[in-house]
Amino acid sequence: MSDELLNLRKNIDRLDEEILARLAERARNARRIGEVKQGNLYRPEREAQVLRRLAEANPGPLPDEAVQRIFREIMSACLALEQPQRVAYLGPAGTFSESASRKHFGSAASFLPMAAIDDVFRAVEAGNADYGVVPVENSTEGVVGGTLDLLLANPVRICGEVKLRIHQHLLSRSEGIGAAKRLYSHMQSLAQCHEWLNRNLPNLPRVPVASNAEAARLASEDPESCAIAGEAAAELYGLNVLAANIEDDPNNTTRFFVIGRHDAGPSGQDKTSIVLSSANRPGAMYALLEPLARHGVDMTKLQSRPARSGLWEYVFYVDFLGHQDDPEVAAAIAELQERAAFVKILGSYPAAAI
Ligand SMILES: O=C(O)C(=O)C[C@]1(C(=O)O)C=C[C@@H](O)C=C1
Repeated sequence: MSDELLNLRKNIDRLDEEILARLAERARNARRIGEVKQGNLYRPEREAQVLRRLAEANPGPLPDEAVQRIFREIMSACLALEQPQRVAYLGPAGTFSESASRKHFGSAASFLPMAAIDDVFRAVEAGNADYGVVPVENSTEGVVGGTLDLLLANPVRICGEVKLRIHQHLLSRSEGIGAAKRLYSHMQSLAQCHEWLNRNLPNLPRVPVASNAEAARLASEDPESCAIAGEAAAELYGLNVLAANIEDDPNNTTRFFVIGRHDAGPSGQDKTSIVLSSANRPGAMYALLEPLARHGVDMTKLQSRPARSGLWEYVFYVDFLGHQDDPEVAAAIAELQERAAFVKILGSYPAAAI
């Protein structure tokens, strides 16, 4: 081994020891915070502030996202010393919902796969899980209507958002695609890889199944099958990646909400989600949203859904920047409450930090 290599490795050993000693000190502080803190131990607003501050202070050469992921894990381990969090998500294990849950809570939380989105809501409401992670929209497929309906009907609060880049891979137990007789995947993933499949595997029968993780499980049991799924499912079922990132849109992203039983405090870069209904007459929608514009509140999303109350009646899901405790947001919401037939504040939460 060259002298230079030896010296560099010696430096790294010394630095690792310094990092370890600092980590221990950080963990002792976090544990003490857990003892003196009143109420909820998990503080999404504080975690978002820590991650944003570190990205700003990052001197390189590590990219901001790498630094943030490392510190996400550090906070996850520190919080687990205070109290491990139980996080329910739309299962089975290996789905993108699980990846989103791990991205947000780090790997020291315990993760509980649920069979359906309403089971995630029920687990949180009943206290069988501290938090839940549910998909709300995909950049190519649009909104997840079931999640929006459950947010309206359920008392849980939105306390975070996660954005996950969705990368789809062609997976198999075999080393090559030659012997494959069928391809399993969730319908949405087949749609997201439609052009790639038409170009590369036009004659392979496509079989839709309940989830990508289920597709990977089936492919793991049969060398004549392959699957389209994400990296988590590939690892879980020990499959070979025959082709990586085969989604047609390279920016394919899914947005998830974190739901809980408590509100998140202001972090300085927040969003608020509300749902409201208006009278069915001309200009009613404009009248409802006008207070947002007047108070300088930036609307980021407007989505209508059929109200379950009557034919051709709608409720509107509105997202805007700011926290409900910010004065201009509070003033706009107060006016909306006077004008609308119905308003429910679904929650204020830190905008996704990673
Ligand atoms: O600041 C706190 O309240 C902490 O508990 C510490 C800490 C952290 O490790 O930085 C851990 C968990 C919380 O969710 C937020 C931050």
